[in-house]
Amino acid sequence: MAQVLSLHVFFSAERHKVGPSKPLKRIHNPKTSLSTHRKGPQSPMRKTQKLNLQVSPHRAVSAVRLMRIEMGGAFADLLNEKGKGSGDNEMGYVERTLGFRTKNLDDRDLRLVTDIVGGTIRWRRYLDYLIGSLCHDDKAFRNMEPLLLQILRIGFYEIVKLDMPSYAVVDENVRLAKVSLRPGAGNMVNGILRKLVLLKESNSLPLPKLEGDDRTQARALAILYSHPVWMVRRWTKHLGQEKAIKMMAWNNDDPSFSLRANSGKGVTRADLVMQFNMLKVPHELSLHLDHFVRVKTGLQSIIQAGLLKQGLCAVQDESAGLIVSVVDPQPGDSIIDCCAAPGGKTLYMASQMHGQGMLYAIDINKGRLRILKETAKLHQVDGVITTIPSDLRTFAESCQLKSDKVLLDAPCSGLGVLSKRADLRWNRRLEDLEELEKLQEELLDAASILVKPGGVLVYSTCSIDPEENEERVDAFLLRHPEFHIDPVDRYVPPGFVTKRGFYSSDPVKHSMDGAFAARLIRTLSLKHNELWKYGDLDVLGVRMVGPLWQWTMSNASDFKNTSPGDAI
Ligand SMILES: C[S@@+](CC[C@H](N)C(=O)[O-])C[C@H]1O[C@@H](n2cnc3c(N)ncnc32)[C@H](O)[C@@H]1O
Repeated sequence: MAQVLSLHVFFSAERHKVGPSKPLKRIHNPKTSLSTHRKGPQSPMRKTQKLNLQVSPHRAVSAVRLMRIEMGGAFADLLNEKGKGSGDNEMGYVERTLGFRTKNLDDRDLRLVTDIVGGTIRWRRYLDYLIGSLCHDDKAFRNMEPLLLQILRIGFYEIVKLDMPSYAVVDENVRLAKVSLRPGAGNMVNGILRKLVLLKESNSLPLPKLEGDDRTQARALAILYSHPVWMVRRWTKHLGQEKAIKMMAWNNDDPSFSLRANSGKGVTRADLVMQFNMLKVPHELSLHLDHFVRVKTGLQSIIQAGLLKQGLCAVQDESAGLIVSVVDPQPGDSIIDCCAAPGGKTLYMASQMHGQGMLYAIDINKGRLRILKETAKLHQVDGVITTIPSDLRTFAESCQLKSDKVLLDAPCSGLGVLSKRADLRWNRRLEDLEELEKLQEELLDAASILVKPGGVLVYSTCSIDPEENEERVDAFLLRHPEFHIDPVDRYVPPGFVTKRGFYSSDPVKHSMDGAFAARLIRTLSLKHNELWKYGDLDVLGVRMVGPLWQWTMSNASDFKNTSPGDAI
């Protein structure tokens, strides 16, 4: 309902903003619309239901979903079922936004919606550059109505990137604009799309030139590969231009997915493969993880067959699975998962504990933690999971819980998962990274309190950005010399181990999401001179703070009789 409300608020705000151009108007063709004259959403007698059989359902749903995503009301969720966006009935949104329903989406329509929505979002900057170039002036583009812009983006994407037959694309998008806006909007779509078709056929699409200083080149690359300029500049700086281009090309490609056979329920990878064969879903076995299978297409069939709903498997990227390998969970372990929800790694770790031990799953987000709890039941691994809804920073300050293995899968920019999260690149700002770095440091400090002497702290992200990864670890080690790096080469294949012993997956090199993990061991014994550095420390599991710490340092004979450099 909030989303519906926000649509209305948005539309009225846009109307004022657009000024001279015509307001969003819903025109219904009496020949194509069947009205049952129902009034209001509650009573069947009051509900308006106009069925439009001429507008293609996937196009109407795509345009409305794109508007909702841009306004923050829906995610470009590539995994959703039955064409429903964020769990709501998408056709309801179509009706409320466009003023009519279309016939229901069939399987082909569903695939088209996924392709068109994902692709249009990814290529947004590039498509807008083309649309802007073909509008008669810049103002016309900047003031364009939101729905009209989405219809044009869809048409441009279909013609330029999907190579769909142009006559059908022009015809259908013109019809959608006419029916959902007004005849004039249809004429405009017709004019611009026809111009585009001519330019494409003569191989003369307008493109920015890759020349000039760094900034100008970054702007051109940002259009050509459809990414924010700040990301292009950052990646060019960290990776070099060639690798940055490859990274952007990877993000623009159709994502592949991995599924993990749920051993918690006794499902093996062979069982999963048998199911995929029955569903005729092409797949490949993971080269790195025993329980994982990769699929490029056919995920919708897997979802519709109910394999996820029955808890037989989970969608999990191999890059995330390898972070669990770095933690190395074993039966009987006590593990604290500090930022656990919605539980991808918790559930995989739990499945490896074979019902023995305990996994404490902490998260600040109660709703997401509830999802974790429900999924744990479904996956039959709930016996080893205790959920703790809490802010890790306050929890760590006040609790006695300590563990040999602590995972901090920190909130991060998600710059390693842009191929799956089509909309994420447009929602991230450079300032977000600075805020996140501060939070990552606070959470690392808090998580470190929960590690027993000799125990391990795994810090991980789904980012490829050194400032969220290596640089956060280095800053942490400076603040906490009681920790040192434990190289991950015993836990993951050599191709994933960096020179400094961290785990890093590279989308371009490994064809999976980008992720990072560092294994940090808490020293069993500290040198005298190192001890003096701390005003507040856990020694052999006892929290030393304030007066107790000061008393210990000045009175305990063990400490008094040592000299700098001695181990104690
Ligand atoms: C990257 S996600 C974790 C993903 C999870 N480990 C998985 O594999 O599914 C980061 C999580 O950190 C949680 N978070 C953010 N700030 C937190 C805090 N101060 N204390 C505890 N959890 C926090 C968020 O709610 C979010 O669920």
